[in-house]
Amino acid sequence: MALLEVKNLGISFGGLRAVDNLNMTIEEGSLVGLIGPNGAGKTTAFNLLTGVYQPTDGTISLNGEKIVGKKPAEICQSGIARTFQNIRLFSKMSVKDNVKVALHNQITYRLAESMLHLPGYFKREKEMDERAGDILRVFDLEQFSETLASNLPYGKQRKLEIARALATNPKLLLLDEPAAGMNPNETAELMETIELIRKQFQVTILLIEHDMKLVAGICEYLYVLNFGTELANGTPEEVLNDPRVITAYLGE
Ligand SMILES: Nc1ncnc2c1ncn2[C@@H]1O[C@H](COP(=O)(O)OP(=O)(O)OP(=O)(O)O)[C@@H](O)[C@H]1O
Repeated sequence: MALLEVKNLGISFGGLRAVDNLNMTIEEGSLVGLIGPNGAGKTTAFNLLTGVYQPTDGTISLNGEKIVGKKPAEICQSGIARTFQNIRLFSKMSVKDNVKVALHNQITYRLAESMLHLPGYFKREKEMDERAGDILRVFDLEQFSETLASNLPYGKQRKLEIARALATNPKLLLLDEPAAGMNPNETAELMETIELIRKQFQVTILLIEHDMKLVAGICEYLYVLNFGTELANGTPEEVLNDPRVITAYLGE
């Protein structure tokens, strides 16, 4: 069984068919790209997968469980985490606290325990501190633990966003244009980070990206959207040499 199965997925905004008849099968452990010209419906597809929008038609299954109709927080609990095209960090919180907020979502405190600061509370806080440290170490951000998120350089803020998404312990990680606004060095570093986290966290990754060097460099399989519909899918080599795909991009 595939980790994610999307069938005939569609959504209309008034008269606009932003996503139409999208089908995707994502195997566990894979690293897949979702590409296409501006306005093709990629971010809308992510919003459908994460419950931000409810589809007009179609089904989405995660590990065989239907997730259409669930709220974003429930879908996150089911195992899908995401990052956004525009960075959304808690800018006035430290790097470590940004990760701990996500970890808190995973742990249910007993109310009395946390309000009265009983021993169990401190034990769990300590565990979370350690876990946040572990995650930051993987991203080479540990030395910035106490830095305010807004004071991090741009490339590191992007990394922190991914770190925070991973702290929710997802099965599927959705990255919306992770290399946007990065310089070539930062992009190269990001590619290494993505490959590393896939191994270390055993997470399946679906990413939206316009940087074809990144897409061709790390994705194993690609889906191409154009005007909301699927234009092509296949290996990067197949897809990026497909005349229909080249024409769609040239038409931008
Ligand atoms: N909430 C909404 N209401 C109305 N139209 C919307 C809404 N969200 C997206 N759209 C429209 O749906 C289409 C697809 O947009 P979407 O942002 O998904 O494209 P995209 O492929 O992510 O583009 P880009 O690469 O530029 O980020 C666009 O025409 C957009 O204007």
